[in-house]
Amino acid sequence: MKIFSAAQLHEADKVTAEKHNITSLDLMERAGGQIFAWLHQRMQGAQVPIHIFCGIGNNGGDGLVLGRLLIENGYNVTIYVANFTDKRSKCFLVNYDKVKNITKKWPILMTSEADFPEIHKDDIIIDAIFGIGLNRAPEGWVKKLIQYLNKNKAFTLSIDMPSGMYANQALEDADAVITSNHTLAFQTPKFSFFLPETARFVPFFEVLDIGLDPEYIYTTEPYAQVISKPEAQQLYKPRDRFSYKGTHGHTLVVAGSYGKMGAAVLSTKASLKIGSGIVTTFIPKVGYTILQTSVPEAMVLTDDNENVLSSINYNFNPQCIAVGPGIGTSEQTVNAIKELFKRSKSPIVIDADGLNCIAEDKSLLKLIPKQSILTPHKGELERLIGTWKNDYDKIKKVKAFAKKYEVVVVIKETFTIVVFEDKLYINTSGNQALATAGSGDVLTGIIAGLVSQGYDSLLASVLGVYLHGSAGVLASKQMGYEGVIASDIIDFIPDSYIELFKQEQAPQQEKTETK
Ligand SMILES: NC(=O)C1=CN([C@@H]2O[C@H](COP(=O)(O)OP(=O)(O)OC[C@H]3O[C@@H](n4cnc5c(N)ncnc54)[C@H](O)[C@@H]3O)[C@@H](O)[C@H]2O)[C@@H](O)CC1
Ligand SMILES: [K+]
Repeated sequence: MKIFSAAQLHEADKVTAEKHNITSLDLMERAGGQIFAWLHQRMQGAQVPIHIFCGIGNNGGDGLVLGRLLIENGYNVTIYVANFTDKRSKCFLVNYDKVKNITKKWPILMTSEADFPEIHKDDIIIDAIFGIGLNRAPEGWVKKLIQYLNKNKAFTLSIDMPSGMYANQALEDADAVITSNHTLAFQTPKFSFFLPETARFVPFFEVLDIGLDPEYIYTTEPYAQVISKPEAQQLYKPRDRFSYKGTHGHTLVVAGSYGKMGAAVLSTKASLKIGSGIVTTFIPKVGYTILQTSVPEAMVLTDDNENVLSSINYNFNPQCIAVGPGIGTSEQTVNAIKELFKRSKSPIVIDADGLNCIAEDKSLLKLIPKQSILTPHKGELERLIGTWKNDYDKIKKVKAFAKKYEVVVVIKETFTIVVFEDKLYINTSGNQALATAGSGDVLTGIIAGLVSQGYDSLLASVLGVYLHGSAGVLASKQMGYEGVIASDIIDFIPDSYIELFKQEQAPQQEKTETK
């Protein structure tokens, strides 16, 4: 699914109105109507008090439409307007009047803290204060209102986005954002929903299609893309019936050191399980028996050094090389990696200590083969690109880095983001089961195994991250979050492929007994 920026959404709004001969007011009616339908389906007329807090822009206008529809359908609603300025939007004003015409009274105007109403924790709060039009951090009594609503503990439904957050800009004041329980976003999720500093304000969201111009949506280059099952499906390349192991590529895994041979085992197994036709693993001598017994399917080459990598020699052309898991950062290993970078013609998936070796000796950076893939977690990324001011600064720096060295960067987070040139792909598979030792080693093996099978570096990264996440989810369904270890993620790689094409089962109709 495409993610658009606030500016693109405003543009889409304009294009839709022009091309489809509908007004912004119609669009607002549609948007408010969709929120109403969502609530009505769940509440079925229940008389739970609903408090709608509207701003004075079009987000507030959506809140007014919702309020009017709820009142017309007999719900127990109070509408408040946070009247922080007189510059109300046109569509807001029209709907403001409509509320008056129906209820015969104006919504309650709030102009200071003294106007904050009492809210019971079992009530419902609708947050329609700010949407994509936020242009500065909320302050004064409006900030206090946001904090008051957050303290309240009542279920909070945000319209379009939690108020106080920007759609695609860094957060200015984390104490001035609605922590929503559920967000109903129009047409597209917002990029901030997926970033570490802001995702906590949006624990659950759904996207409502308000019918913005399909051509605009289809042809416009998005701000970012969300990868879930339908997108991942399209990336899959079917296997040829007449293929043989050579067709599926030869992966070289360069990994392990004394005490960390498990990392080499995990990456090796993962690249085999994801479908690499042949895997050779290059390790320090100490790991020979471990590798040969743990993964009989792999071939093993050993370094002259007993405990760490010192010189990586092989006499074949792998389609992809995975480097880093468990290798340490000793001087001889850094040098060995440098020579490997110089020699390799294939893309390299660089993870863990492979990245730390680069941080040790920055001259390695310009030797990284083009189209290589770097898979840092937060600490590793910081050692590579330095610190960042906020999530958006981080993305900007990673884009610059990816462009400069012509590589793909996989920023490992709750929502892992794959960065290539100016493109951003946000992964949505996965859960907390993946936060376990060796999980990254498995991902490295998966991505390398996909490159070996002919996926280009970007597709291998995007699909690999998706399948890795999906395998973790499937494992956790049987083992719980805590019970999943990295080997289990590997065991569920086959299921992650099968799951990719599994049709969702329609809920079974209850059978009525017939005599
Ligand atoms: N495609 C679209 O763009 C659609 C947009 N709709 C709604 O319209 C919203 C965007 O509406 P607007 O652009 O009017 O913007 P908002 O309703 O988000 O509010 C912006 C208003 O608040 C003011 N403001 C911004 N930051 C402030 C701050 N910190 N303190 C005080 N005042 C501040 C602005 O000057 C402006 O008047 C969307 O989020 C969505 O809810 C829907 O009605 C349907 C269609
Ligand atoms: K909102």
